[in-house]
Amino acid sequence: MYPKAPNDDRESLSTLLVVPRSGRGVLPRLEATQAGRAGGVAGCKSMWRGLWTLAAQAARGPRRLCTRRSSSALAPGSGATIFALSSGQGRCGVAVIRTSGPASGQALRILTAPRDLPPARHASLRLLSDPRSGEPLDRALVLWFPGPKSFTGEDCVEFHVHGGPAVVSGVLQALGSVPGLRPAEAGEFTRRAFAHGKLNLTEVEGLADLIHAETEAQRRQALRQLDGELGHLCRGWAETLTKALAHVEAYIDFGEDDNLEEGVLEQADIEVRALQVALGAHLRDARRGQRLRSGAHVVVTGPPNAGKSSLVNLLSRKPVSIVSPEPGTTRDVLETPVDLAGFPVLLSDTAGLREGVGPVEQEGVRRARESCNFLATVVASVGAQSHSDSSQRLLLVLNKSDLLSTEGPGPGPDMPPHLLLSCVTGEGLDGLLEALREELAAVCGDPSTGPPLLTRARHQHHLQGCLDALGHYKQSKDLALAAEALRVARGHLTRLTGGGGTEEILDIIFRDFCVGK
Ligand SMILES: Nc1nc2c(ncn2[C@@H]2O[C@H](COP(=O)(O)OP(=O)(O)OP(=O)(O)O)[C@@H](O)[C@H]2O)c(=O)[nH]1
Repeated sequence: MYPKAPNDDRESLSTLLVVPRSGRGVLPRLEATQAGRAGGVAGCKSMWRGLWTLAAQAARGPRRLCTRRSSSALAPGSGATIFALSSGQGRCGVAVIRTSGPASGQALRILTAPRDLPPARHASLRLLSDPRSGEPLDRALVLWFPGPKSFTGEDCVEFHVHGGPAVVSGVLQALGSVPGLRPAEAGEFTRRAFAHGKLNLTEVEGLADLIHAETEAQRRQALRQLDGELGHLCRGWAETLTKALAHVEAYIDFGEDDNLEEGVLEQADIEVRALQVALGAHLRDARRGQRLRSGAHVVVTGPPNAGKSSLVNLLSRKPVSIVSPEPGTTRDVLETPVDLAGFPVLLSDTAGLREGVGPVEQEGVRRARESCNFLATVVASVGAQSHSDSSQRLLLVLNKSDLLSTEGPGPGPDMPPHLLLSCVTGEGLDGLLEALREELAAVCGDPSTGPPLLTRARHQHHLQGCLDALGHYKQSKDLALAAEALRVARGHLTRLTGGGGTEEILDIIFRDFCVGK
């Protein structure tokens, strides 16, 4: 599994092994039939086209409209107007305090009395005072966002105040004294935005990821999801399914009628087949999006004294591990989170892989090997079918290249592909970083290009559910069962973007947010 250590005649090079690891149908059959019969045109082509359009419109649903999804999508006590500090805690130049809800305008008037509401979406300089004592609190910029054209879809106000703790707490207390206002709970602003149709669920997840993004690649991926790429894709697929369902429903209702357009079932089959291919391609992304969210794992392993700890310190730009000329210094797996070329990485230093040592070091070596085995398994799942060496993402690094000229010859021709490095002079570090970047991009995916990645197990679950249902559709001999399979498939896509029946997961998702977002 591991490349051999250099031969004796090339002893001056140390060997390091760097391992990156890494609802029911919208087209109501009964209504369709009734609509046709009521018009007295059952089976005619024009009526069929009308139904088809109806179904497509119904499936498309409202987009970016201030449409309440369901009361349970909102947190308890959601009728209240909420307020919170939306910028970070602590002393800062400017702090942003937000309100959302029907009493927002009233709160703004009370704190800036006796002024009227400022023009919508324009920054205005106002003196804020405590309504109870009339004491001035700050001279602040205020922004008035009447709903539905606001982040939450409700009336909102933003107070851009000076970021001193006394100012912030004074304004928060003043808002708390306004009737109908209460402090917001974690994620409540975003939850209201979701409930009012301002964001779909994948966009909410993208927003949460953006707030938590620590590296460039994570930020890019989150921004794409917040921009709605995945949601858009799912809506397109759901529309395809609605069309296919409309074809099958029409055949069930009017199949005996000579006037029905020919080949409707064949058309549905073609659409389903194309969708199966598209879904399959997305599901084969080897969880790259999820790995980018949670971070890849890079393990540095190799013989004792090779310079593993030196490399870990170099990559993490801090003294994580003890470096010493004595072999066997590192006796356990030491882990540190780092940003490697824009990718979030958990970097592990391991005990040197040597035999015939004491029990403590042996345990360290055992853990190092265990890490590597685990990595190999993860990496093997990235498109590779076997666990052979060639399927593993390994970078062979020969360290101490600065000693080459003085202490020995360079690597021989039988040495596998490798990189030369000197942790002392830094020579070869750029090449290693570039190689790591390529390996990590292969493991985590490149968020700047290609189709949007699936960033959560939930996405994977629903796409797989959709694909399974399409498989049932293909196998169904009975048309009614085939139609039901299409509805199930579409239900998965709907739930992925936050439609029907997702209330149970809302709490989990919104828990990721901080108060004020
Ligand atoms: N000349 C030279 N010495 C190096 C280089 N990298 C590390 N060393 C030295 O090699 C010795 C071992 O370095 P470590 O980083 O502790 O090696 P390790 O692989 O973590 O060692 P173990 O913990 O024993 O497994 C130290 O004296 C380092 O200063 C290098 O690139 N060039």
